[in-house]
Amino acid sequence: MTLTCQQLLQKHTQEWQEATVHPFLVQCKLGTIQQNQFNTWLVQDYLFVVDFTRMVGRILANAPSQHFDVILGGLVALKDELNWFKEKAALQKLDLDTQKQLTCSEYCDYMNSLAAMPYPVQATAFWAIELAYNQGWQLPGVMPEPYTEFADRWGNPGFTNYVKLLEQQADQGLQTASESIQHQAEEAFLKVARLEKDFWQMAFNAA
Ligand SMILES: Cc1ncc(CN)c(N)n1
Repeated sequence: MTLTCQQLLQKHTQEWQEATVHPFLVQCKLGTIQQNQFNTWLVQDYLFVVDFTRMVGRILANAPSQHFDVILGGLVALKDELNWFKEKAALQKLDLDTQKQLTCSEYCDYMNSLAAMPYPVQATAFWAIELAYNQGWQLPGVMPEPYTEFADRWGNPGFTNYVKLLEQQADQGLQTASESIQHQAEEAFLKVARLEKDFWQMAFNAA
């Protein structure tokens, strides 16, 4: 039987809920998140996005050419996102030339390790990583300033549409994948869910 992204979400609702609903996001919505918590997230997420961009570049190298359009669009958006992070950090006088915290390092190491995995596994992880932020920032609803633009960056309808296209590409890859590769894709989904949960907690712990 063929595995799909929707099946993964249905089978692992608890893990996915923990990846996308966290006190960090609830407190952004309430406006009660502490500056130190938010700034920790900002710097560590910039460091994450640097390695995420490298991962997407490697996925492009493995993808069938029919998938280039969506992935190249994602890379263009990441160029903008990296510059946006730098602007936000400069406004808060945050040093981006900082060490990764352990959780951020673990997540980046995992993204690097995906290089050795088959394309359907990479495409599933790519979709899950983007969906986690799309849903995570969207679920609490409209956020107050200064968090509005952060929630909007990953929660906006254009980003939702991009994530749907990533889902279609991952499903296409999974359609012809062996059972063993489908199993690896499921493991990748669960790993992303756990790392997302830990990433929110890492920033939250900075209180
Ligand atoms: C931890 C994390 N996960 C996902 C995303 C969305 N690219 C992000 N910026 N940071």
